[in-house]
Amino acid sequence: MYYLSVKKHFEAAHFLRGYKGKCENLHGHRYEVALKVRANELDECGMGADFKVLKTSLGEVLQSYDHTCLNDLTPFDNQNPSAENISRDIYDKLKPVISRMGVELRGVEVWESPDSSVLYQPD
Ligand SMILES: Nc1nc2c(c(=O)[nH]1)N=C([C@H](O)[C@H](O)COP(=O)(O)OP(=O)(O)OP(=O)(O)O)CN2
Ligand SMILES: [Zn+2]
Repeated sequence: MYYLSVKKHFEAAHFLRGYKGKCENLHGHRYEVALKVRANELDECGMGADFKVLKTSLGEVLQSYDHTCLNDLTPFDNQNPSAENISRDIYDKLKPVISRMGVELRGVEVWESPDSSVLYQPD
């Protein structure tokens, strides 16, 4: 089994509704996002999946968040743009795209800062 990972980032503002503390105020993050993929076999180039193709797919999803206020976007107009909800939203959008490549999406990790992240990995 081969476990591949690629990382990209986006910049966005958000605020957490109902949060008691500074994060209830509008503020920004440089979000780092990693997608984790499992490949059972290698192609003729010795790759489970091309990093370049994986990064393009991740970038296409992250583009819709970049330089926005996340709270203005669906589904974050209805649920808080926490790292938990962001990682699940990215996972749900990427799942069918990654499946078509013949590999399995195993998880999405979102860092709000260098020391805080959430890994979304459905059972
Ligand atoms: N489980 C989660 N906890 C928190 C989230 C989250 O998405 N999931 N988000 C926040 C806020 O977005 C906040 O901006 C980050 O909080 P925090 O790490 O406390 O803030 P700093 O980066 O400024 O770190 P300091 O250690 O306070 O300097 C909060 N919690
Ligand atoms: Zn925040």
